[in-house]
Amino acid sequence: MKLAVRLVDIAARGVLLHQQDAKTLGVFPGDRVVITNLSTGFSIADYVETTSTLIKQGKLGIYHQSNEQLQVKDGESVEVRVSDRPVSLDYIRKKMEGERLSREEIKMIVTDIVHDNLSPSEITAFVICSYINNLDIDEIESLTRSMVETGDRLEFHTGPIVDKHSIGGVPGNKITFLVVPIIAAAGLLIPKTSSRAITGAGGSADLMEVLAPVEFSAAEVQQMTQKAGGVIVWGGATNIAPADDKIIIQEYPFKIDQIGQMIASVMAKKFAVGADVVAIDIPVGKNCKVHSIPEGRKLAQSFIEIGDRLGMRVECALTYGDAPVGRAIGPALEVKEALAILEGSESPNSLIEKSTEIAGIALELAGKANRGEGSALALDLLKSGKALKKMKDIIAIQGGNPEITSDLVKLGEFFHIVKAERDGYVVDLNNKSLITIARVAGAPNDHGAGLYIHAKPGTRLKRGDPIFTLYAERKWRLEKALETARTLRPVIVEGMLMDRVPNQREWLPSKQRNNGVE
Ligand SMILES: O=P(O)(O)OC[C@H]1O[C@H](OP(=O)(O)O)[C@H](O)[C@@H]1O
Ligand SMILES: O=c1cc[nH]c(=O)[nH]1
Repeated sequence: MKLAVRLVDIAARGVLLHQQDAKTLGVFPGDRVVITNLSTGFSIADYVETTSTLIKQGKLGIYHQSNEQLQVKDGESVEVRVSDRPVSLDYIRKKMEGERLSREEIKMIVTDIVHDNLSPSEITAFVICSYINNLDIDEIESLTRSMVETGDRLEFHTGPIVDKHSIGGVPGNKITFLVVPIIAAAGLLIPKTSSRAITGAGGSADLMEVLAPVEFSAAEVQQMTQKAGGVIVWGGATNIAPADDKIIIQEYPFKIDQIGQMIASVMAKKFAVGADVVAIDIPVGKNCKVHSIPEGRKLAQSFIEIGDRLGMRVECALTYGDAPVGRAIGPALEVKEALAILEGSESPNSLIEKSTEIAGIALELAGKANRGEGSALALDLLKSGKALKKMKDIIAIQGGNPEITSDLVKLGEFFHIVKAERDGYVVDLNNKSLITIARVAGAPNDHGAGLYIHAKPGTRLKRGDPIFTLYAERKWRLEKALETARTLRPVIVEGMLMDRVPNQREWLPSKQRNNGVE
């Protein structure tokens, strides 16, 4: 069937058919058609949406990303025919039924994800069935290798190449902003690619965007790393393991991070940048992705096993995850806190200690320090100001302003201080609730949104003392986040009296109730 093109300015893939034309072709929403540019002979396959109002009969709406490949003009004629459905849908279905997938089947799914042959809902189906039925270690290896093989790779001619990664899940985990410059200050190369937030209120890529651009090609990442010693870039823009971000986007709304996919996501990024040694941070806590030490050890063994199979030396650290790392949650707040430490601030200690421990493991793996001496070297590189200098080099090479200081980082202009309603101690912080509140306030997309915790567990508070300050870039978001905070009550302050249950019933003195008879 020949149809006239109408370009539709929607930044996605897909085509829009009038319902009558869809009926004539015999396709339903979600089916695929092959569209051929009659001038060039070039064809693409795309999935169909139908309408009875937006497109007239005889026309074909083509979305922006599809036309980036097809290159047709408004009004031009194209040939449209029914296409076969991708065979990878059968493999996704196989996983839904709890079966194991082979290397070839996983490669086909990943290839179709990378080439946009699967719709977002089909990728979601793959994520969810892997979440429910799990991936075994061979499937994880296949997924990791397929993610690497379908993208670009870096090849350094010096070594060792060092990398670190956190599995995330704990709010305020801005350690990348200390670990990367510390490693680079030790004279090592660390081409760090990060994802955006998955379950949290700010991934490292979101945070780095406060300081500098994060979208680069693989070749640029390699050149910048060679010059500055390190980078902190968004993996989703590099074509390094390009399937990764397409999968992560489908996880974000559900706040899930399927374990097998997570291992593949992390290890594919490490393998593709040519890492020789890798330190992995596994936060453990009741509201984290990993809830117990035994569970953390099991996950660590899987990371180590995949590292062995791919030729990378991996060590994992199980880290305290019951409370946020440091006090700041949300991109600008976290960057401000990390920069202050690079500039010489001695608090918050949780952030300094965690960062130097993880950097220490990497320095030991890379042979820069003896076993057990890495964290002291890392602390030295931090205190000497060498890590700050490296961070400035990294900001500059990525096109940011290296003169930025922690004082100059701009926070959301609307803020509200949440205060203690009673005297007592902070006995608990709920990580998940803190993340939800920061997201409602606008994080991670509004960089200035988030929250700053004044009182961490164990702090004694008097009525009226600040517990946390909530920041937003838009007033309505601040109000919505406050409402959420009132419902979720993310910080529990208790004294000896844990609660008082009021008697709501109407009260009369006993004399009146009994008609004057006592
Ligand atoms: O907490 P959530 O959002 O689930 O985890 C996502 C974050 O964790 C990792 O951190 P890094 O790259 O090691 O700094 C990811 O790359 C991402 O930035
Ligand atoms: O990079 C990351 C980090 C955590 N989980 C993932 O899936 N990828």
